[in-house]
Amino acid sequence: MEGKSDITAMWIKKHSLLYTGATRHPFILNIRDGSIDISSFKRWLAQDYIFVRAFVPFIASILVKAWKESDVSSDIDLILSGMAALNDEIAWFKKEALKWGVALNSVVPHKANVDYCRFLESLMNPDVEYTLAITAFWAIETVYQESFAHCLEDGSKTPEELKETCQRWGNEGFGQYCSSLQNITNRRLEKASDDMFSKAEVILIRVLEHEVEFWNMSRGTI
Ligand SMILES: Cc1ncc(CN)c(N)n1
Repeated sequence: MEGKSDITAMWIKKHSLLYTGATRHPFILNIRDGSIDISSFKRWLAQDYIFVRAFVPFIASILVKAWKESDVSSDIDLILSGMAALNDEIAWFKKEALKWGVALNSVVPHKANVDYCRFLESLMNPDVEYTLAITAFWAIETVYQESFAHCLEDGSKTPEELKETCQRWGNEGFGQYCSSLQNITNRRLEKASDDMFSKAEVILIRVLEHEVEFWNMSRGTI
């Protein structure tokens, strides 16, 4: 529920054009309307596998930051559950790649992916505060949740063979996990200094921009 302390919801409204660009990208709309080009889907699959592998140390770095900086112990439990889910996710990518005939070991990372992974790496630095890293974490997961959930809504014509992919991030449990990440982010932002607050907003914008570029790359438009 949106309240005075729901800073993230306020930012989503403020940056709604960019947020919609990231969560209602043509790549997603084409899955939803059934017109997706399977070569785009395979490109996404291969590139996202590389991204997800880089996401593991990113989450590990947030776990360390939470351990050092958070005064709420349940933060660790949630981040750890995200880490465990990534273990399943990596196994799923391997299985899915086999199904689609995508050779994961010979994938060359695209520039958009390299740039996004570098951005993750910059946030892994021990000097980057927990509040900033968790803002990025929440935004990264939420873009996928909102995007893939849209492909499962009533009226969608998502091809049968892509429904499992959409379920992976579009399911209700993943939605609740994103809400929990959002609650942590809001809690941290409520107490943040003006400087930290501004930095966190910039991080949200950067995540949304990287996500748009990632979809563009998957579609083959860049
Ligand atoms: C690019 C991207 N963004 C987000 C996610 C969701 N973990 C992902 N797998 N890939």
